[in-house]
Amino acid sequence: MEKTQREEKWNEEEQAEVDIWKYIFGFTEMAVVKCAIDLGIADAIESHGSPMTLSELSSSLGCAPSPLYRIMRFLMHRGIFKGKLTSQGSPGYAQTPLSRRLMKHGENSMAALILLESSPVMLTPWLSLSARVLADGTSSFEVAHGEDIWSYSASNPAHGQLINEAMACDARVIVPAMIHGCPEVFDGLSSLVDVGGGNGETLKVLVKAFPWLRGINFDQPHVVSVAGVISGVENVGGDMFESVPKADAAFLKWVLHDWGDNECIQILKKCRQAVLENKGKVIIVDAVIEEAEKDKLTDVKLALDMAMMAHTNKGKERTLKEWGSVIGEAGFSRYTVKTIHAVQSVIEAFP
Ligand SMILES: C[S@@+](CC[C@H](N)C(=O)[O-])C[C@H]1O[C@@H](n2cnc3c(N)ncnc32)[C@H](O)[C@@H]1O
Repeated sequence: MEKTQREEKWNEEEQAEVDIWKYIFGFTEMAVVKCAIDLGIADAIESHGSPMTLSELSSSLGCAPSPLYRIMRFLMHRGIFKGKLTSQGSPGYAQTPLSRRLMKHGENSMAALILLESSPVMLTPWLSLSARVLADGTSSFEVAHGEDIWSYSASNPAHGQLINEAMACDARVIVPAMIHGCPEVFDGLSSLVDVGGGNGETLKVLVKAFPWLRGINFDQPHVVSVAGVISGVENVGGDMFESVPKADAAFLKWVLHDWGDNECIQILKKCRQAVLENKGKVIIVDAVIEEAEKDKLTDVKLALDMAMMAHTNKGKERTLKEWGSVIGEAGFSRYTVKTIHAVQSVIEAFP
């Protein structure tokens, strides 16, 4: 072996020796971040309004300084919080854009999504992923909980609420990104049905931005029965596999990725029947996996695909070619794709 080849092999070995620990303790990041949300660390620093010392933070949270110090050391090392001197010149903890996303409320909060994904109900199916791969078609979620995620949520309202809150926090981030990045998608629309709209947060943001828009929040009856009242939005319960309320356009955010191709085609056909033949369209907000070029969100999209494998029966993230295929099979004549500042892209499918 040439010297450079030997060196390269040695460097790879050395790197592997370090990298393997990422996987041994891969869960730690999620667990510590969940701990920070449960304790309300970001909320406490935010309401303090300036950097907090360890003793200020521990007395505000009602916990002992020593374990909190270790949690904060970990989170600072990951760049989630940062060190900053207080006005008295003592070492303190300060917020970063990332830690603000751990606040329980606030416009960029992603806490509800972290609390959903780190819940025991969502974590258990991950542990039988290999069985899911070996017996393709056997859902990890069903093996863990005896029914699919939507039936489980119907019979366990607390889990249903975790899902609705998680989806709402994503909506509060991604819908403004859409309004900013491609407002023309809503041009000429006077009514919009949000299919699988959850607790109606998406339409709440949309009707506020476009007050002339009449929103129909369509979801399973047990979901809309607990959705709040939103001015300009009507809650309608039903089954998207049977029929979808009529509107100028239908909106599907993070719905189709929960389903296999045949189910997507059925849902899209129902949406196609619901919208106007000449000026109607179906707006799909879901990830598009790039086949050639990778972007900075490719890792997230591939992780989301794994989550679909763990949590749904046949759901998956799709490449543009795969999207084209289900949209075409559902009878749409053409579609366009818009990239926005988010994990999801915006696909418009025209009858
Ligand atoms: C992943 S959530 C997405 C929620 C929302 N679109 C969002 O992204 O904020 C999927 C939604 O599909 C709804 N859903 C599942 N099966 C449905 C059905 N057969 N008919 C209508 N909605 C359904 C669920 O209740 C859930 O609210």
